[in-house]
Amino acid sequence: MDIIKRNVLENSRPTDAVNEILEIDYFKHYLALKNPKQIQEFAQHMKRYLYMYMPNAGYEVADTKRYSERKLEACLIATKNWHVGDEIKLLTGVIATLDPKDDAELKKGNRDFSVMWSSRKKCTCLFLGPARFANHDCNSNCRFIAHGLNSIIFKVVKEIKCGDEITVFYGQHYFGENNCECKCVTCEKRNTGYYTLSSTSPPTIATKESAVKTNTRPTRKRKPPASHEDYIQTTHKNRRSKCSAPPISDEEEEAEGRVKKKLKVMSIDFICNENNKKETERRKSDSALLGLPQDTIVNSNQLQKELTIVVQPDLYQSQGSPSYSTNADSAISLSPEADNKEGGILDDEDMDVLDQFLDDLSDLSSVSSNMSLFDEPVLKKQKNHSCTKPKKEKDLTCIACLRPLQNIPEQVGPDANLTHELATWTWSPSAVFTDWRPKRCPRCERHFTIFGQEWPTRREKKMVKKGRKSKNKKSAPMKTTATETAVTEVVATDTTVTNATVTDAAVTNAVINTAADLLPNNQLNDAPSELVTSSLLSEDIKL
Ligand SMILES: C[S@@+](CC[C@H](N)C(=O)[O-])C[C@H]1O[C@@H](n2cnc3c(N)ncnc32)[C@H](O)[C@@H]1O
Repeated sequence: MDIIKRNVLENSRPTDAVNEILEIDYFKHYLALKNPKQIQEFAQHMKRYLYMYMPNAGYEVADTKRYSERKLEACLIATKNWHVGDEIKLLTGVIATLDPKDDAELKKGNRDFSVMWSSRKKCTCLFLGPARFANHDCNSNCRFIAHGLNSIIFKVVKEIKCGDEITVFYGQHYFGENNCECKCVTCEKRNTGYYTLSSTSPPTIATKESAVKTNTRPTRKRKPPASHEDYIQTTHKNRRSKCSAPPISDEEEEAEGRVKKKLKVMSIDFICNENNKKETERRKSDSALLGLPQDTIVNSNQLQKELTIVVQPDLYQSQGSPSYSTNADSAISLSPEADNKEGGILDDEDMDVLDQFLDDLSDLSSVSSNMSLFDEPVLKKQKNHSCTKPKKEKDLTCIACLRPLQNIPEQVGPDANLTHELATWTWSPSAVFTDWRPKRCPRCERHFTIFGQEWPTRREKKMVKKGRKSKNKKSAPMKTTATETAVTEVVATDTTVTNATVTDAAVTNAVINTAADLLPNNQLNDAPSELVTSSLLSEDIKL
């Protein structure tokens, strides 16, 4: 974390961070047998993940219970206001093609990745990078747009407020016919998708019969529409029992499984020229594609402009963490530019275009909250907090986002025992012995640990060098310990981001190992230890 803090948070130089990280023995060892091209790809991909720590990234990877009752899933949350037409350039994804051998290998490994069928490339692909954590909304606030041959960034199509979930539109039938299983906020508001209500009046005999015939599922009682913010705070219980709807039956469970196993279609607009016709075409193509053999799905006109991918995210569901490796990197076609790179892993040229963007920190002015730890109101709150009797847990609110601090362990991760311990350690080692109460929700604690400022502020802070006074008198040193940092990072990556991609594994393993050293009782024994080699990606991002 120190490397990231120094290079990315403070100096906006992800390239320097990558170069430093690659000097760590762990990565040296991992890359020892890779060729220069592979090393460069690895470095580029690591950089994609480091962008999320940039002061002006404008988003974070967070967790949500919206999309699954059984486990936390990852989501993208805006940490500033975004406006229609903006491009979220530091939120990127990559399509990495897999050759049949790698494909078979992945299936064997049974891993959970965003696996897609690319109609343009006519092969299976992995969707990697932070962009893969974008969830679907039927009235999404963003669209994927192409950036080069394989890269994707986000274009804002609806105003996004700080704290909103960043969403995209996967396709008209991705979650079953007409997205009948979609759990997005829009469906919740509109009573569509998963939230479709059958008649609220008691069913007559006739309607009961017809329900049986048409295999209608039981009425779903709906709770008031909730924003992402509300959602992660309130869905600590099984949502059906919370809504006092009947518990999920075996048949329903099975039916849901069947729907999930159906081929899923995700359309990514590979649009260099956006227009309305495209949207219509895309939706048409989605419906036409359902159920068709994969290689019949391409319309040659569309091919020029759009990549339609069939996604089977359940194809490679993880079962434990089998250790294996693939040589998927060999299947990736590098851009000629990248092929021609010689010498060092990354050079300054790589960053020229990006630097221009990154140096423009005016973006920060649009961060909606300027609250910092050292701002008066927060200090006041903290004072009050420490000298008054702890309130009842239900009365406590997060000092950063003011959301209620309830059911904290359940907000952190799916494994109650592990995450409770992690949560405890993340917040305070003395918590076990005192009447200690958390000050922040896990998200804000994580943010504070990493950025040293209250969520969502990421003002740039320069390190105070020995013998030199800081120009910014207000800035103060980070107040977190190495243990806190490491543990928080593990919570963020391993537990929260449940479907971590292969490179996540490689990049975060270093952090996990550090954390394991620092944690008592080997709490992280279950952390994945293998490095998966299929993560290397094809294209440099030119921002
Ligand atoms: C590309 S991933 C998005 C990131 C994902 N939440 C994760 O943690 O990896 C797509 C998966 O997210 C979930 N998802 C996204 N949007 C959804 C929606 N509107 N309704 C239900 N599930 C959704 C589904 O499990 C889907 O297969």
